[in-house]
Amino acid sequence: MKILIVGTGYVGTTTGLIFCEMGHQVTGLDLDDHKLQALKAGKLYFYEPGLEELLSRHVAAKNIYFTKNTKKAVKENDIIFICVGTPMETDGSANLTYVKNVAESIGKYMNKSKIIVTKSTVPVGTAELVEKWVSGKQATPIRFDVVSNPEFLREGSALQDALNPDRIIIGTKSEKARKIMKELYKDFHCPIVITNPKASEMIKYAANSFLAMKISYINELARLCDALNINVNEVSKGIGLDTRIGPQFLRAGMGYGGSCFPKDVNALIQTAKEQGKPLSILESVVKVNEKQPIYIIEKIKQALGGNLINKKIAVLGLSFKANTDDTRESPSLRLIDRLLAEQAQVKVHDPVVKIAARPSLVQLQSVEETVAGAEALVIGTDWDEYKVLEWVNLKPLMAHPYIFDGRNMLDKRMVTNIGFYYEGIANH
Ligand SMILES: NC(=O)c1ccc[n+]([C@@H]2O[C@H](COP(=O)([O-])OP(=O)(O)OC[C@H]3O[C@@H](n4cnc5c(N)ncnc54)[C@H](O)[C@@H]3O)[C@@H](O)[C@H]2O)c1
Ligand SMILES: O=c1ccn([C@@H]2O[C@H](COP(=O)(O)OP(=O)(O)O[C@H]3O[C@H](CO)[C@@H](O)[C@H](O)[C@H]3O)[C@@H](O)[C@H]2O)c(=O)[nH]1
Repeated sequence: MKILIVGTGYVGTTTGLIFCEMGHQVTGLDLDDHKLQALKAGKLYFYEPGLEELLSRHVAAKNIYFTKNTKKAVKENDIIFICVGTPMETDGSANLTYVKNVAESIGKYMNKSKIIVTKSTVPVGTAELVEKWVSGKQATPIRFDVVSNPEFLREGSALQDALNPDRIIIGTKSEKARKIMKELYKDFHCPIVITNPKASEMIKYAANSFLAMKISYINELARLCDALNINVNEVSKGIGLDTRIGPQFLRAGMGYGGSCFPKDVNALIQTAKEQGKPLSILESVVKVNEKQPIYIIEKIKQALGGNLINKKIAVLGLSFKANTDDTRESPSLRLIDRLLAEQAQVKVHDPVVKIAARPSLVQLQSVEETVAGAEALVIGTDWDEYKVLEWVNLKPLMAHPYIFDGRNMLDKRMVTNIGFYYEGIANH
């Protein structure tokens, strides 16, 4: 099948390459010249393990080509996947401008029947809007079918997630589209849930919100565990072994970040408000999450005598989680903003992310330079390489051997044996 992917970001690029692997011919459409230039050369412009190898292979084999020619791309392809961003508005709702632009272009340039699939995360009712936007731009009516097919991949493991999904959700009212979508996904060994577009759209938000809820639950519980001198990791393990609860997304830390959970939880809250059915549980999930990076700041302040004025703090990790260069809604960046607001002098390190220097903020190449002279060190992102640092060599470089582990990732016994003062999130 000839597939068009509109929006070659994290989701679009991964999805396109997965379809190449399944033997389809793929076109990647984007409007960003810088991204297109890299992709055409078989180079990934973002950090995602394993993906570049696939990209260079399929570009070389001409299984995928990239373009910014919307008209030609729409005309030439039968199935169109919308993978553009749906960022958060100031009121928390999802901004559908990019989806609308794409839908209108499809309507304008459509020359024959198409299947239009929304992979972007969009609020309940968007499939109906897409239908309206497409038909509103058609010069003469041409049949098309709309499908909601949300994506569940995670950054950092996008390839593995997209190749081995837990399930595939297909929401459509069209029998023809249903058949084509099932054919498209025939080589995937997972349950395929066929439903209507609204339920499909809700499944995506409900899944992300549920996972965010698990994280806020364990983070708030961690604060109580701290007060009671209990190791929250043991609690996570103990409850996670109950198959009704499950072990995943129970790692206490600095709160959830990224381009999805914060915006998607807020968008669902907004949908619920519009319906007059507020989701008070999710409103609490957001509140707990907002406080979590500040929680560790309070610990640092306490250890350093009550304030952070001119205190030298080293922060290891900038991305919202390990194995990605994405810093959208990164808890580590929120922590850094707060440290700067409290007038600390901050030095930072990250294996892949580069940020611009600001007054009192400098990024260093090595961990050694970053921690030199620091009065406290904070683990902001759970990069594996921080786990295996030679802590014994880092300690003499620091002014105070204080570690604040925002990700509960270090072996507490090991670092305290070396002589560090260690505090995690209820990591007793
Ligand atoms: N990032 C993830 O892990 C993830 C996972 C599942 C779902 N999602 C959802 O998927 C969607 C895309 O997310 P992303 O992280 O890949 O976004 P992204 O910002 O990385 O990529 C979106 C791309 O769309 C392009 N674009 C915008 N308007 C366009 C147009 N009119 N024509 C062609 N290209 C256009 C942009 O230039 C950009 O390259 C969002 O709705 C997101 O919530 C993201
Ligand atoms: O036990 C945990 C698990 C995760 N996190 C944090 O939660 C955030 C999100 O992590 P993760 O879900 O691994 O990353 P994303 O790439 O944002 O993926 C989520 O968002 C995507 C976009 O919608 C979905 O497709 C995925 O299924 C969903 O997991 C990160 O800040 C993590 O550090 C924790 O604090 N504790």
